[in-house]
Amino acid sequence: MLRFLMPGLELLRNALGRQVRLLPLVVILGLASAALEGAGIGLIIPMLGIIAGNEDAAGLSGISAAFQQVGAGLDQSDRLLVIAAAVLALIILKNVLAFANTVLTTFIYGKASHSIRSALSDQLLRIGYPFFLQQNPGRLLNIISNESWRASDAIQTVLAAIVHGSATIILLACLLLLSWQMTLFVALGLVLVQIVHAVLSATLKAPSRNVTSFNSDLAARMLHLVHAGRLIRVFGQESREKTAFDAASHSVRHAGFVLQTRQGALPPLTEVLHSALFLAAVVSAWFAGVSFPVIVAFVVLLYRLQPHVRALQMSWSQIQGWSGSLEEVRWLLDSSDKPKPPSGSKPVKGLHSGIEFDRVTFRYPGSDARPVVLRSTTFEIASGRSTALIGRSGAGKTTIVNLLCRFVEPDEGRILIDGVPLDQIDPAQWRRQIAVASQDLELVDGSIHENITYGQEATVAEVVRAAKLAEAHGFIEKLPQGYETVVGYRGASLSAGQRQRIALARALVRDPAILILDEATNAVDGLSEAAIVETLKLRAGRRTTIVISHHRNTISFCDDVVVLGSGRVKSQTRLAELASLSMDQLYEHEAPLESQS
Ligand SMILES: Nc1ncnc2c1ncn2[C@@H]1O[C@H](COP(=O)(O)OP(=O)(O)OP(=O)(O)O)[C@@H](O)[C@H]1O
Repeated sequence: MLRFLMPGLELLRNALGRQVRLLPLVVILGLASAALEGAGIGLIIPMLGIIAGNEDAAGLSGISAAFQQVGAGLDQSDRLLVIAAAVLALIILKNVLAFANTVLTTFIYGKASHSIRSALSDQLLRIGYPFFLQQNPGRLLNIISNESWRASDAIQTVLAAIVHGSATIILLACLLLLSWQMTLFVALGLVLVQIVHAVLSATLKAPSRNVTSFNSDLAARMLHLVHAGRLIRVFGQESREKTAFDAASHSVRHAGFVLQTRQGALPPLTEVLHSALFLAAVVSAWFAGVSFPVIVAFVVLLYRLQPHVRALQMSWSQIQGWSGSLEEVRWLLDSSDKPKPPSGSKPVKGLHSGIEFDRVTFRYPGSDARPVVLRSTTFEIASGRSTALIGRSGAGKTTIVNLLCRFVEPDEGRILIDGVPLDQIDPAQWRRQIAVASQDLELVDGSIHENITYGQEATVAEVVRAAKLAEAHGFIEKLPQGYETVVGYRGASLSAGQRQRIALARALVRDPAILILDEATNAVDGLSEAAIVETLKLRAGRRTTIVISHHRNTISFCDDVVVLGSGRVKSQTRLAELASLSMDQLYEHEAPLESQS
């Protein structure tokens, strides 16, 4: 029931984590400060009695009569001063406790919001890679940058609601002690107001989901403007992009306006209803003959109660208004409907005999109509040799790299590493055996040194050696800051060829058992590429290298070649046997499996 009433309750519970233990303290501090406030207000009764010259306890009962007796032995002026001092002391103490509660709730809020952000980053790092192939990056960006903050705000609102709820309970108890009849009247009225409020709050859920959904679209547009800056300018699409962006922004504005106006109607409405209720309570008390000091104390208590009740109701409507955000954050944190990360526990160290693709069939996750990329594909990559993986664009070469790195898993068939199925091998250990240099793998926003050592501790000498092997040392040395040059977002301050050479150095510094080059040098000039090919030859016989390229020169040093086409292996042989063939002829080369050496 509670889960139905409060979307994201489970999320809030998880975010609070160990801080849940502090919630009783929040309640106790809230109750204590409200009790002190109630006592202070109760002391108004004898003060008014003294001021009005009416110290008779007749007509008073229960707590009112008890308050009337405070300082009974003292003379008039001393008694007034003592009671006034007591009221001031109670007010000071109440505010000290209220401040302590603010510090405590701020502490809990900070911890809980950190825990939400940390859980989101943890989930994004752990989740199976196919998730990123299917999801809209704008949605993910929106959850991390917007919705997570709203989820944090919801926690703050819940904490504030606990404090206001405690105050409401105590002040209602004080009212009850003053006059149970008037309190019953007020309590029933408050229940009716709450029902009206809850019905209206429930209408906030749909606009809240709209805001979330339009925010995701807007975040996607923002990402597009940032990433496609060159494309947009080259094709002169500024005005079209502006129109599309403004439309997305307008949708967010409109959805936000609908949500906020509905939310905004609730406070004035409840204030009017509360005022009418409280006035009705006071008028009825007068007709019922309740004494003047009690009515005044009751009115002051009601006056103090009203903001707490209103804050409670506002908390309720705010949480309804954030239900879309809470649902989004909860969706991302929920692992049950997300691709699992690769599993396996068998240890692996190096590559001894080789890699075997055994009748591997694969389609990318998505709709049922997705095409088969690899169809019962069988080939071998021998250890210590260099294998060229070639085929026309879209043949499935990068997909093979994705399968080898276990970003995706085969639908059918097996990949064997030295005879052991890859899905039984510890994925983290396996990835440590591999280094990939690819046109798709970006540089990180840091120095050249940080980029080369990303994922691998290395001495300065090792970094320089890797940079020399990748033909990068020459241009790095000429930069004013050398290896400390900051490359900018995705290496924006470097040329494409320079970026590729740094990415290659990053792969080489690992000195991996298996080096995968996926179009890793296609932007490098011919001379540099020739030198890189010489470097790669040095690995021959020692380490395994897989080279994907459309350039004949780049694969020239390879021992073996696997030709892919139409989702299958067309040929696997020694490259030397096809030395006379051009790249186009290689793409068309077919050899029945049994004749492949
Ligand atoms: N994330 C993805 N989701 C769905 N289909 C994909 C995805 N990535 C690639 N494909 C499809 O898989 C097929 C093989 O793509 P892949 O990138 O492996 O080809 P490739 O041989 O490396 O091509 P190229 O030489 O152009 O880099 C293509 O038809 C492509 O459309």
